[in-house]
Amino acid sequence: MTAIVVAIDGPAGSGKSSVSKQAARELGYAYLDTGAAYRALAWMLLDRGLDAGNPLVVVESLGEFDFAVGTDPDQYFVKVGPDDVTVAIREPWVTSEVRLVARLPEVREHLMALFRRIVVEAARPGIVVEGRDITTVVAPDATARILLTASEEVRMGRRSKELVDQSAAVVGEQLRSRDRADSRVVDFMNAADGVTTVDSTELDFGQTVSAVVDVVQRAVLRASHG
Ligand SMILES: Nc1ncnc2c1ncn2[C@@H]1O[C@H](COP(=O)(O)OP(=O)(O)OP(=O)(O)O)[C@@H](O)[C@H]1O
Ligand SMILES: Nc1ccn([C@@H]2O[C@H](COP(=O)(O)O)[C@@H](O)[C@H]2O)c(=O)n1
Repeated sequence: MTAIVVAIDGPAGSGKSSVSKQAARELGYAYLDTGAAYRALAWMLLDRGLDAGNPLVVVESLGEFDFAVGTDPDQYFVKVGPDDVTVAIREPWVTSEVRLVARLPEVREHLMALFRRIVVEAARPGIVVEGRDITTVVAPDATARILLTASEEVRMGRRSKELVDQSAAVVGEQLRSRDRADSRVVDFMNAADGVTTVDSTELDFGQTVSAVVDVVQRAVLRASHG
């Protein structure tokens, strides 16, 4: 049973995966990327030529969704059945469809149960879980709860640097439109009660990781003092 749970939410491009993974390494914790499960489900539907926009088809496919994710921050992988989809799920054709599966309550319930099982089974003293609804729905009782954010302009700039073959305008519109769609399902723009905001607009990567680790260490200390 994993004792310490660190919940991190935030908008697209706020640094959730990269910062959470590095913070997990520094803390000696496991790392769970929940967005990978939504992406992998969208990938499976598209790969099979199924209509991700049809809720009945999506819900029916959950029974066959054989998902596996690496929780060691140094051995990250994502698999659907025998297929390693670690890279494929980041492709733009998956990113643009994932909202279709993420909006369905049946999908969210199914994946939430899966995430909670992974958290319980992680073989480390703690686990950093990142996504959109971790601080509020998946792990509202987490030891540390963080909203990781940065201005839209800065997030777009960082994403643009990764996607050099796409124009900044296209990258920016994709990021905004994904946040708009996702915000209709869960609120990851505002910190819920008891959630600490880490705003990385003015911080470099290392400073952001340190800020997150600091919040976690303080929360762990508070929890150990009862
Ligand atoms: N504080 C920072 N300073 C500079 N670059 C950063 C910082 N935080 C994150 N980055 C960079 O920003 C980019 C986006 O980060 P990342 O992919 O981790 O975001 P994300 O929130 O997981 O995005 P998405 O939700 O779209 O998957 C990456 O290139 C990452 O290295
Ligand atoms: N807790 C979560 C995590 C993700 N989503 C949906 O998945 C998409 C991909 O997530 P990334 O973190 O990899 O960008 C995201 O746009 C959401 O649609 C979610 O709903 N809840």
